[in-house]
Amino acid sequence: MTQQNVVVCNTKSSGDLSVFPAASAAQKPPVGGGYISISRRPRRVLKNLEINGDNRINALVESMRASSPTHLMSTPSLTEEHSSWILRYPSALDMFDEIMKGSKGKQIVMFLDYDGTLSPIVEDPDRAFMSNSMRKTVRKLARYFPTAIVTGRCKDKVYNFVRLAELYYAGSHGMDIKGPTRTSKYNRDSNAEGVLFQPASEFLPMIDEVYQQLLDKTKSTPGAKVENNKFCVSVHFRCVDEKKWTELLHQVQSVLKEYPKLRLTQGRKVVEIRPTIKWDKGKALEFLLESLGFANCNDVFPIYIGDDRTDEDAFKVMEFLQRLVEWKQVSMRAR
Ligand SMILES: O=P(O)(O)OC[C@H]1O[C@H](O[C@H]2O[C@H](CO)[C@@H](O)[C@H](O)[C@H]2O)[C@H](O)[C@@H](O)[C@@H]1O
Repeated sequence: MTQQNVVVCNTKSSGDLSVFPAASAAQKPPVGGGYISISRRPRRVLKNLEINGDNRINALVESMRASSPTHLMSTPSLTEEHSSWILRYPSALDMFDEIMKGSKGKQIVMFLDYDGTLSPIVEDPDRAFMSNSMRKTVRKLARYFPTAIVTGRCKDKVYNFVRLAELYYAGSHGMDIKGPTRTSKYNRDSNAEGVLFQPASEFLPMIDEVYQQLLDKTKSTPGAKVENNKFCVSVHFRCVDEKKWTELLHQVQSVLKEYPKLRLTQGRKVVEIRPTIKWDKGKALEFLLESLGFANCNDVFPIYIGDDRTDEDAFKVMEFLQRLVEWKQVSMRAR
């Protein structure tokens, strides 16, 4: 995977403890199992991303700055915060043996985020290519375990990057799910090829409309990029001068205020506009496990690897981190 800190998350509590520990267990876990979250740094919680008023915009700018700082290690207070976070939330790589033991006798199912996990973060979202060696690794993984890519990207776009027909793809934050087009030992007997799920299809015309408006509205901001991800739209801040971030958010706000059925979420130097339906990467993960025949099953061990704020939606449906923290405590006591 690309360069990150690695954290294993735990079922029943919440996901990426870099943001919120057990407190955010809004959803019930589908199954027991292990989930690996990859997180680069501690992030500040921004509870409500509804974009009304200047306070919200300021909070969003601040949160976005913290979520993808350019020179993290040169900021003393962040370094301190980061170290204390690393101490509290252990690395999955250090706990590899425990994870292997935990997965014994269970079917591992792999869920992989794309940007920042399989591909490096780059300035141009259209050029976030995955390396051949990463492709080889994912291909190998899929030979052993059912494997899904779960991404905010449009499904077809991520497929063009990954180009592995044996995988499941959940694009648009899980709102566009498709099973493998090539059979493997894991989907030979199931109706996996039939898996196709688009819970937000009624929003397609609205998303297209908003995409066009955002293109128009943001064209005066140098470096701003609007990306149509089919069931959601991303507005990229990465190449915009930080001094212009507030202005750009005001532009987004001015479009979004006409669309109460859409909401705003935040990623790494990006805001994403998506339908208000109760569907996210976590729901996609549950849906895929169910499609694979693992609903309410104890002998499945799902692993989720992701690096971004929206991956926390998937981490929320798991309880593995707690176990990892316990393992860490035991191993520290033993020293
Ligand atoms: O769920 P993900 O697969 O992590 O997708 C989230 C967003 O990823 C992409 O943006 C991010 O990566 C870009 C390329 O490295 C980078 O330029 C950008 O700053 C990052 O936020 C994608 O372009 C977005 O549409 C996704 O929403």
